[in-house]
Amino acid sequence: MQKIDNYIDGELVAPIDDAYLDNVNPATGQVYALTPDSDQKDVQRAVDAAKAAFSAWSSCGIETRARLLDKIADLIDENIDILARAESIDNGKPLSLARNVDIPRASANFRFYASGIQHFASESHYMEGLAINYTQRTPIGVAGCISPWNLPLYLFSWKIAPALAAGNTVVAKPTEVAPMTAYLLSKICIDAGLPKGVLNIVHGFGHKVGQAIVAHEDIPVISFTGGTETGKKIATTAAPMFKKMSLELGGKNPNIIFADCDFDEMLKTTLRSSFANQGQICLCGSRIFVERPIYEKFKMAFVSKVQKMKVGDPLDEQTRMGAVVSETHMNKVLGYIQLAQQEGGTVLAGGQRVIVDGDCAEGYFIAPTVIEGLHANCRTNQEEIFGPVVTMMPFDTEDEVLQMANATPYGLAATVWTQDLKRAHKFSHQLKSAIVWVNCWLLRDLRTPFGGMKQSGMGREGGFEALRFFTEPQNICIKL
Ligand SMILES: NC(=O)C1=CN([C@@H]2O[C@H](COP(=O)(O)OP(=O)(O)OC[C@H]3O[C@@H](n4cnc5c(N)ncnc54)[C@H](O)[C@@H]3O)[C@@H](O)[C@H]2O)C=CC1
Ligand SMILES: O=C(O)/C=C/C=C(\O)C(=O)O
Repeated sequence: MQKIDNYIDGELVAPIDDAYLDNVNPATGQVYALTPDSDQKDVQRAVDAAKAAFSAWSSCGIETRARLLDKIADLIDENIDILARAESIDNGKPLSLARNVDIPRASANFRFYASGIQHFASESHYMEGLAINYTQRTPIGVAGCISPWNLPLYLFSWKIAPALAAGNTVVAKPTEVAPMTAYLLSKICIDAGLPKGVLNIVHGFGHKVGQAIVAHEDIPVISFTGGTETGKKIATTAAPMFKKMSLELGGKNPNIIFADCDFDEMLKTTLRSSFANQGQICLCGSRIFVERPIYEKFKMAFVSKVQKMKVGDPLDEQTRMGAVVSETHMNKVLGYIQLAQQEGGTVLAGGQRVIVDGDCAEGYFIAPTVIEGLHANCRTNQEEIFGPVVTMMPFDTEDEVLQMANATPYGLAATVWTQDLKRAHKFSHQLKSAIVWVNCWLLRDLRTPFGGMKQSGMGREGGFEALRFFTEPQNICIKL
């Protein structure tokens, strides 16, 4: 069986204790590879390598760093079919999604920051006739990057690329649930000629490898994407050590549909914002609020389309919905569907596990599920389900829907559908969401600040925000 290696000091190496975890294909339920079950000792090796590499990497010049990041992006593009297939098998997502979204975005992340670092400028502040201040931004040191399973290579590279571009060296931990493309990336980095120790990838559990990274005294900066509960644990360890932290956490995002929207465009996009990647994107619009005059029309049209969505083998080109990432996660999502019914909800579509014929008979498939009749404050409407489950609620006024939309502990993303420009501006501004999409969803411009308010996170990634995060500002004041 294939064994994944750690990538430390430029080499592919087995974990020190030679211990491994099963890597399961969620579409078949079968173990198909082994992942290192690394621990603190492997993290220490990675930190030693990253520290040794820092001086040369941070001073080699931005053109050299940019050239290497571009080379990595080129190699990702050249290997798109291998990477997309690996991502689909490892995660359960449709192959078409991996090929059209995940892998192109991974190469775009490297290319974007190869260019971004060359346009990143320091500020200067002139004190009339008295002094000039300039702010230098220098790389911090060894950065810790920890990423989740829902968009494995997409989010892993979204952290690593700006950290490296800014001149840091990196100790990174991909998800243990879908680690294969991070492993393939380590081979790509070797082929690209990335100097040894600049990027180190340590595989394994969060409570072992992740915790060892977060607690390590020589890693002063941590970038994490994942669940809010894990974010709290990380902050508990890192805050007393005064580490810089960027936490991109969960969401319970409202999708607010006004009666004056472009109905067809809204319907098409709402299918995507509800169920893309089996609903396992922190930005999915899991609470759908529909203005009462079009509630019944929307319900009929939406449910009919959802019932036609093909759930099946992720490697089949026709598949729109693949498997959810693991058996544990499937059971969690099914548990929420049960809870919704106990809370008084009516299941309009889906609501159960799907058994797919053939090789996928043991896979973790859930029918896309639509539920109505729930109160906005119930647990189903307050907690992140992170699966193919949405709820629908009617509303009558802007004030009412604004109150419901904002009434969760989360504040990540919102979508608003209206053709009234004035309302679009005013209403968006009042939403307690760090990202608002009007008449679209997941339309990404990598230059924009990305992150969450409230329990959806701390700090922002994307564009120059990430380069600011991964550098230390120093102000130098020169008296004239
Ligand atoms: N971006 C998002 O919004 C995501 C949200 N989630 C939510 O979180 C729930 C739990 O999913 P999990 O797979 O458990 O995600 P998680 O948040 O535990 O995992 C994310 C990453 O953090 C690592 N990790 C776990 N514990 C850690 C610790 N103590 N210290 C450092 N790193 C640690 C994991 O190994 C993984 O690489 C999901 O059901 C979903 O609701 C999960 C993944 C992504
Ligand atoms: O940067 C993006 O386009 C998407 C990010 C998505 C997540 O962070 C997530 O689902 O966890």
